Amino acid sequence: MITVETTALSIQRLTRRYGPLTAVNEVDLELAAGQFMALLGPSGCGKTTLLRLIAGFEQPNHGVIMIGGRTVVGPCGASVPPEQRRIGMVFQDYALFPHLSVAQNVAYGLLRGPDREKRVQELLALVGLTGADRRMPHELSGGQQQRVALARALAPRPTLILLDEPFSNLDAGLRQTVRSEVRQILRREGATTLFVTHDQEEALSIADIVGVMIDGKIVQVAPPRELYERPANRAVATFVGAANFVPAIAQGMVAQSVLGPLPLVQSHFGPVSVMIRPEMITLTRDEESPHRVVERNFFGADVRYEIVLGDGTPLNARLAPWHDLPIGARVAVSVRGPLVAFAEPK
Ligand SMILES: Nc1ncnc2c1ncn2[C@@H]1O[C@H](COP(=O)(O)OP(=O)(O)OP(=O)(O)O)[C@@H](O)[C@H]1O
Repeated sequence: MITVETTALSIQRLTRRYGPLTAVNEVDLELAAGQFMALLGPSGCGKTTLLRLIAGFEQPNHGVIMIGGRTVVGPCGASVPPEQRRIGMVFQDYALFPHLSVAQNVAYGLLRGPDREKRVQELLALVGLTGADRRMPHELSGGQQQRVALARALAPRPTLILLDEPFSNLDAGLRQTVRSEVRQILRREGATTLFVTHDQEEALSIADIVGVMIDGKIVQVAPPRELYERPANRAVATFVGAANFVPAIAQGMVAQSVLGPLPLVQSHFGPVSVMIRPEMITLTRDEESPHRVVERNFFGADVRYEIVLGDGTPLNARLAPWHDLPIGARVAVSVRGPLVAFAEPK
């Protein structure tokens, strides 16, 4: 079988400035048809601005945006209006029309005709709301409203779905269920999705691919596991999960540190910071060890230990709850490698 991968979204050198501030800085981004990409970054890094540029609610200073192979923002500033970009959007606040029923909300973007009712029923079935046609938005729970908003966005079969922090108004328990439901619905519909979030766990758990944005720039695009295990730099490493950095001197594939020789994933020479995720660490009681436990916090599923290494470097470890090391205990530290290292300026 031959599969042809088409590009649903292609962005080149996209830039948006607000006075002296560059909110989106020379961004290049590609999204293949059917992919689900999370755009992850700290508050104020430019995620929403990027989404608004793609949707056409903002105009860039320069750059090119192509959606489904069609140029919607051209190199000379020519711009296709939002309603002609074949985009579906779901925002944080659901934004359903309060005076329209569920079915009317879903039908909103569809042309009148014999297929309209059929498509509405198809979408209601897809989002698990068959029979809710006549209900009004205020009669629905937050999760149900979010599913109606998604059905409405998907109804006209857009080339691209944009989701801006769609789960942030839901409480923690509901949030997990709704996001996995939404993910399944989008997968069944084969929709191409760009999903903005500042929640790294959310991005890692539901996306096919994650783009990390920091200070207006996309700094890394990778599948979740690769992003977590091989972050491109220290900023990504600390934003995507917790990370310890242990100073060491690299000699090829091994770095010498206060923890002894540490195996590396890639050859380095000279001063480096070795990244160690808290769950890669094992601690065992050892009265001769120079490393000691200075704090511990019980979380139920695991326990977080704060260690001070012999040279004063702090280290966080997360261990299964049956480990019971008291504050003050001397511990031997072993680390599951190989590990990523970042060169330190000399
Ligand atoms: N209309 C505007 N005028 C001036 N500055 C703006 C405007 N819109 C956004 N900014 C600034 O651009 C930067 C990026 O904002 P943006 O809303 O895109 O970030 P974000 O990553 O989506 O943040 P959050 O997660 O908090 O929503 C911020 O410093 C913001 O203050």
